[in-house]
Amino acid sequence: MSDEVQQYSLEEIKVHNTSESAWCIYKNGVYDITKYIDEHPGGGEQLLEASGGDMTEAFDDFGHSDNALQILKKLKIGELRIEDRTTDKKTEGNCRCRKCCVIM
Ligand code: HEM
Repeated sequence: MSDEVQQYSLEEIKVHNTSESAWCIYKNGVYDITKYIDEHPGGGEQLLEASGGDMTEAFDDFGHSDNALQILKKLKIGELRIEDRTTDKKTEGNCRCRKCCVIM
């Protein structure tokens, strides 16, 4: 069995932008937030708007609590594939990206 983290492309993530299936990217991690839409204290609309894309800024700009981050972490399904990552966003913990993690 492989313990490699599932990698998703931006194209794959983009189509998951409805209440039937809502995925989002947070710091290069990919999250299936479908089940959380109805539970979000800030409303489902906010989540739906951010789904299908990167919601790192929207999430951080609000200044969510550690609890919110814990909820998010539990919804993780994989990571954005390395080719689609941008330089300024590191995944939490173990980023293996060659763009943002300069190998000295
Ligand atoms: C899946 C991702 C998200 C999770 C797990 C999440 C979780 C939470 C939680 C637990 C709270 C309660 C306060 C706190 O603990 O910080 C909250 C409040 C809030 N969130 Fe999120 N959030 C997410 C994404 C977003 C996004 C993308 C936005 C949009 C811009 C947003 C906007 C807000 C707002 C405005 C509140 C305040 C609601 C109020 O107190 O009236 N959230 N969120």
